This record gives sequence, C-alpha cells and structure tokens, in this order.
Amino acid sequence: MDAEHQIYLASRSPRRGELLTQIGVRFAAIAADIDEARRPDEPPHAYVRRVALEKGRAGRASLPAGDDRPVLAADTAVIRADVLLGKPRDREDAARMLRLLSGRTHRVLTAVALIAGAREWVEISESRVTFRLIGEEEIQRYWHTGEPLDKAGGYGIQGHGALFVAALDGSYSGVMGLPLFETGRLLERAGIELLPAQAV
Ligand SMILES: Cc1cn([C@H]2C[C@H](O)[C@@H](COP(=O)(O)OP(=O)(O)OP(=O)(O)O)O2)c(=O)[nH]c1=O
Repeated sequence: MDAEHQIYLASRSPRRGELLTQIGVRFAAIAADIDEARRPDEPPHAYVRRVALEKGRAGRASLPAGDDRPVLAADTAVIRADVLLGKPRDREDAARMLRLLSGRTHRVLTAVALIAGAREWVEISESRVTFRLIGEEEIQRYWHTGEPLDKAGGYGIQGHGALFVAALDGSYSGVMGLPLFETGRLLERAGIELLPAQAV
C-alpha cells in the first residue's frame, strides 16, 4: 500500500475516489462492507448519517494497529416525496425509480463521515434535482448505458443521466456521491492541508 497516502477512503465507489483526487487528496481505498439496510421508520438524514459512520468504522477496524490515518466514508440516498430510493435491485426496479423521478424534483442526501483516532465527524449535503419528463422508451434505452444499477435513484448525473437533469440546486459532487465542500471542511478539521503550499 502507498506509504504516502494521507487518508483511507472506505469505499468501493470509483466516483468517490475520482472526486477526492480532484481536491488533491492522496488516499488508499479500503473495503467497508456493512449491512446497508434501513431500520424501520429511520428518517433519511439519520439513515445516511448512520451508514456513512458505520462504513467509516468498519474501514477503521480493518486497519493494522498503529495506523492512525483518518478514514473517510460516505453514503448517498435519493428521496422523492418521502420515499427513499437506494440502488435499484434490477432493471425493473431501476425503471420504477426513473418513473418516480420523471418530471419532478427530488432530493439527494449524501452523508460524509471522517474518523480520526477517537474523533468522529459527519456532515450531510442535501441537493434538489429536477428531472424533465422521461418517456418509457428512454427509460429502457437508458438501462443499456449501464449506469442505473450501482447508483442511488438509478441514475448518474455525471453520465448520460445528465440528459434528464433540468435543474440542480445544491452540490454536484454531493449528488455524485462525495460532497467536496463538506469533505474539505472535515479534512481541514483533521489537520489535512488541501491547498498547495505557496511557491517561494
Ligand atoms: C444520484 C447519483 C448517485 N450516484 C452514486 C453515488 C454512490 O456511489 C451510489 C449510492 O450508493 P452508496 O451506497 O452511497 O455507495 P456505493 O455502494 O456506491 O459505494 P461505497 O463502497 O462507498 O459504499 O450512487 C452517482 O454516481 N451519481 C448520481 O447522480
């Protein structure tokens, strides 16, 4: 493993890694396999917050003793009229989600957790995304992009899914899975300098 990394990213999501790289963070990705099931009546904010923390704690527990580098983790959910949409189970579930989102506004919540030693911090980014109307044939064609299956709500704003997004009020990186403003604040709190040193 890279001796130079500043933090660990407890995630299998390539998007989260790409976003961290955008702000110059050197990281090593580690697994954080937890049960992501929502508890009965668990409110959306509490749910994403808990899951992000549990991913971070699971990642932290897998590190060798003595490695105290901070661990970052995140969790994203889409909410449409109080219905929480995670990742679709299959093609029909993805189509059901896109029908729910078509022609309407939904919220995207991403919680980001940072665990550094005994300290734990969580921030939540909330965005509002408005979709244009999406026809049934488009829903079927969108499936073949390969985008829906591993994404909350069954779409990716960073891919062909952008064709559906009439408006975004909030954080583009948050919708993609790692809100960089909130992530930067957490990393700075943990003492990680994000802007390059001034040239002399
Ligand atoms: C809405 C939306 C979600 N997504 C992704 C972000 C998340 O990776 C995914 C939601 O699932 P998550 O459970 O948040 O994350 P994950 O299982 O992909 O990765 P990890 O290993 O970190 O647990 O949906 C996009 O990439 N683009 C979008 O526009």
